[in-house]
Formats: sequence, structure tokens, C-alpha cells
Amino acid sequence: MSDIIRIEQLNLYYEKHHALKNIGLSIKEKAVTAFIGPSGCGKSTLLRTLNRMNDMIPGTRIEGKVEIAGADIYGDDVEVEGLRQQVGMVFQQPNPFPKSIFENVAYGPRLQGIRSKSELEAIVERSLKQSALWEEVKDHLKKSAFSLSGGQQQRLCIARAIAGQPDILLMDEATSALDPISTLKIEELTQDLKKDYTIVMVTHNMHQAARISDQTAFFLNGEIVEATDTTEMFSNPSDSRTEDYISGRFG
Ligand SMILES: Nc1ncnc2c1ncn2[C@@H]1O[C@H](COP(=O)(O)OP(=O)(O)OP(=O)(O)O)[C@@H](O)[C@H]1O
Repeated sequence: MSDIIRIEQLNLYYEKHHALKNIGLSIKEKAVTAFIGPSGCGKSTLLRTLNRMNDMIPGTRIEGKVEIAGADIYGDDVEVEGLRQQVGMVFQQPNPFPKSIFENVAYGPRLQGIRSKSELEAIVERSLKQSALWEEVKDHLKKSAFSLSGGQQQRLCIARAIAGQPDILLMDEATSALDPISTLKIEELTQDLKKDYTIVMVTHNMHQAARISDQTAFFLNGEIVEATDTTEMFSNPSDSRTEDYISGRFG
């Protein structure tokens, strides 16, 4: 597996607060990478640097390099809209648009200029199948997205994110607002999605990281303490702080 993301000497400040400190990390293509660590240690902040969502937060300053597929995403000529298509994102709370199920998924492709009804229908079907929602919604695609359960809405948000065929899918605690059965469905889904996409997820749930990720990075106070194969981290952590965290001694 080759690396699709390379982060070098990354520092991020919210005004004076130094939230990410000299981060270096490589992320493997078509694998699940989990960010774990106690609250406030910078997991979501690093995730947001990968599609420049931090640009939207006033007072944010960033130094260092983030390369995706060899291109510097903070370079002068980068089109942020295009980047966000290449790097899709799913949030903690399902946030479908107040539109029909169909229109939620067709939204991105329409923005990309796809007008053909049959093409849009094919994209919507493919994306809903990939997000394991198709069988549940195929007979009422015109219904409002808000008619779905929370877990279904989250899978709809995943379908919306993958409709534009991104390379990378970011998931920021995407199951923490869901019931256990919906959580399990999304966990299973990640194992299918990683065949086509690189997944980077923030999770508060160490067991979830151990269950579904291939690589794990452990964060503490804005630094990455350790990043390695998930099985290695959970069986033989190299840093005592990682060991203390995963054995529940803090956090
Ligand atoms: N928009 C913001 N403006 C100012 N400070 C922020 C902002 N977002 C995060 N921070 C601060 O940056 C630090 C890292 O926050 P971040 O949300 O990345 O941590 P996290 O590890 O994802 O936490 P959690 O697990 O609680 O979501 C924290 O001290 C937080 O207070």
C-alpha cells in the first residue's frame, strides 16, 4: 500500500493557541486510518487540514506541508472546491440537506455540471449501493432526507460524499451520535468502502479504532505520540503514554 497523504512539519495555530505541533504523518491509500486521543488533543483539527476546512475558521494560521497524491494542497494554485471534492467529509451529526434523498446525492454531481437524468440516476444508485442504503430507500427516493432515521441519514451523508468519487473520505466521529446497530452498519461499511477510498477517521472509541482501522495515530496535546499499524499499537505500543491511554489509565 502506498502513501496518499504526506504531512510534514505541520503547525497550526488558532490565534495564539498552538493546536498542532510539528506533525509528521503518512497515510496509506485504500486503508482506514484512525486518529485517537483524549479530548482537545487536535484530532479534528488535523482532519480538517486535509480538506482545508480550517480555512473557514478565522484566526487560523498554518505552517508546514500537506501533500495529497504528491500535490501540495496549500499551494497557491489549489482550487479549494476541487480539493473538497477529492477529499469528502462526514461529520458527527448527520447533516443532510433539506431536500429529497435523490437530490442530496445528486447535489455534488449537479454542481460538477452533470445534467443528464440517466447519468444522475446511475450515480445516485451507485452511491446509495456503496453506502449500503439503496435497498432501504430505492422505492422512495423522492421523500425528504429528514424522513430517514439518524443512522440512515448518516449513510445518506456518506453517499453524498462519495457521489463525486473522492479519493479520500474523512469521518469526524461519524458514529458517535448513532445507536449501536447503526454504528455497526457504518463500521461494516468502512470495510467495503476502503476497497475504493482512503478513509481517515477521528474516533473517541478506542475499541472502534481497534476493530476497523488498519493504521492508528495517537495524539496528545497537539502532537502525534505514535502512529503505526493498529494491531501493533494495541498489542505492543512503543511509547508508555500510548500504553497508558489504551489501557484506560487516562483520557
Ligand atoms: N475553532 C476553534 N477556535 C479556537 N480553538 C479551537 C477551535 N477548534 C479547536 N480549538 C482548540 O484546539 C484544540 C484542539 O481541538 P480539536 O477539536 O482538534 O481536538 P480533538 O482532539 O478533536 O477534540 P475532541 O475529541 O474533543 O473533539 C483544543 O484546545 C480546542 O479547544
